Amino acid sequence: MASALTDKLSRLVKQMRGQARITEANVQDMLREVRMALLEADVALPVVRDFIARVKEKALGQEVLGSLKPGQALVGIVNKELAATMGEGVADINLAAQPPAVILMAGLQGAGKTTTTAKLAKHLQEKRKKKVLTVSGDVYRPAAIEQLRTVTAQAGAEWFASGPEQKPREIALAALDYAKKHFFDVLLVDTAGRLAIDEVLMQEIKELHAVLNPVETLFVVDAMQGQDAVNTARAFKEALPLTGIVLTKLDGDSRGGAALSVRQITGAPIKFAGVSEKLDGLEVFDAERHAGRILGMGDIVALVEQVAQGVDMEAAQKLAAKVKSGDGFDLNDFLGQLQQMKQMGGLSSLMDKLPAQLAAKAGQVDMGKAERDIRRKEGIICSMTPHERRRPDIIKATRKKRIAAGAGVQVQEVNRLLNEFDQMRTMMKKMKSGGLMKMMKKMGGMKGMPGMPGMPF
Ligand SMILES: Nc1nc2c(ncn2[C@@H]2O[C@H](COP(=O)(O)OP(=O)(O)OP(=O)(O)O)[C@@H](O)[C@H]2O)c(=O)[nH]1
Repeated sequence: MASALTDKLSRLVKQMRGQARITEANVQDMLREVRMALLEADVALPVVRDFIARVKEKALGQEVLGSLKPGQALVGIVNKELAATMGEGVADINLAAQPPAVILMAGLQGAGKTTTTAKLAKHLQEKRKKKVLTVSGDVYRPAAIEQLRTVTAQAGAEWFASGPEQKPREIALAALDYAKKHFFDVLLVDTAGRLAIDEVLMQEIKELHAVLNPVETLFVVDAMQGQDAVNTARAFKEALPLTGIVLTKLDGDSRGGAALSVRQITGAPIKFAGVSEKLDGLEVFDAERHAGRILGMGDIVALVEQVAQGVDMEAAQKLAAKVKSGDGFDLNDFLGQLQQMKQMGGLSSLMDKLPAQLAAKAGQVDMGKAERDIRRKEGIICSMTPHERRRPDIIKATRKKRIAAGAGVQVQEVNRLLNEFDQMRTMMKKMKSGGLMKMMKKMGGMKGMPGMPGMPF
């Protein structure tokens, strides 16, 4: 689905080539695709309408400067507006209150409140060095109280006992009193959830809010909830002065459109994202990255530009011609490719701009290690004489030792590089004419974009 959208947008970007500004006529098709993308990402319809209207207003008549085409500029506007709507920058937990700072967790059953409570306890203890107490106000399900006890212990925080025979208000007051007497910095209050919004539940949580006077009232919402997120968010907003949102289960398949809906309906900032069931699976919400996820295409404009600037297409063409004419591919070419990768801003910076789905795949690769590997390879080649670079087959064992010492690596690494180079040269010799450029384009990975140089490993 995401790549289909990317293809469509790339096609439209091409169609809009040569037009100097965004106009009513050329923007229609593009906005239709964006609208579809948002609906497919499960953003609620009224929110989509509103959003599209805002983007249109911002885009119309805008001059398209520099090398950007109107289509690319529009994608940029959409991305920016999405990120702005979901809240720019980061918003950590506010603890500015007379201790204990109370944090009230609200949300439907199964949204991930209990898990998030423990994740927050861990975050506040480890990152902000706070002494944290948790308590469950869920008097309807003893299992929920037990669950909080278990996960709180895993988080290394303290849990305050409560029981199904108590009233939530009683529990809250007792926990508050205990937290004060024992000098806790933070009291995290987990609450009962229901499968759907329920008047009794809303009354109860309102009462808890009044008793506790929390500094943060966090609305926990499942990113997979889709269109329903709007109704849930509206009901909680009407009942409580929400101060923040935690979007859970972002590690799932959903494109996370709920973020946009919930943010727009409640007006509260999205503070955290839950990205796994584990207690360290809590991240500070990154609106820009999430905008890319919703559109399913990463920061394509930036990627297009970065790649276009970094790749010396002329050098790539020369290389292709060389292979084609049978002149051979030597270690200087190999070095050139390594340097081009560096020019493009490094692997990790490219990674940040990939569409979510691709980034997840690429994320399995250790980028830091890959970058160090590139630097080591560069060091080895630079320790060789120009003649050795052209004819690596003449390098004898004694020279290998010297080269390794010059690059500050083990001899095995020199051997590994020479083997890799050998394999690559064999592969290139086999390639039919024009194959290299095709391969480069393929490795660029996205239609409508200039190809990236073939990665030499
Ligand atoms: N993959 C993933 N699973 C999560 C995340 N957060 C919570 N879960 C899972 O979602 C399920 C429900 O989470 P709970 O924390 O029990 O939800 P709750 O809102 O407290 O539910 P009640 O206690 O029943 O009201 C559990 O299986 C969690 O492990 C997340 O960020 N990612």
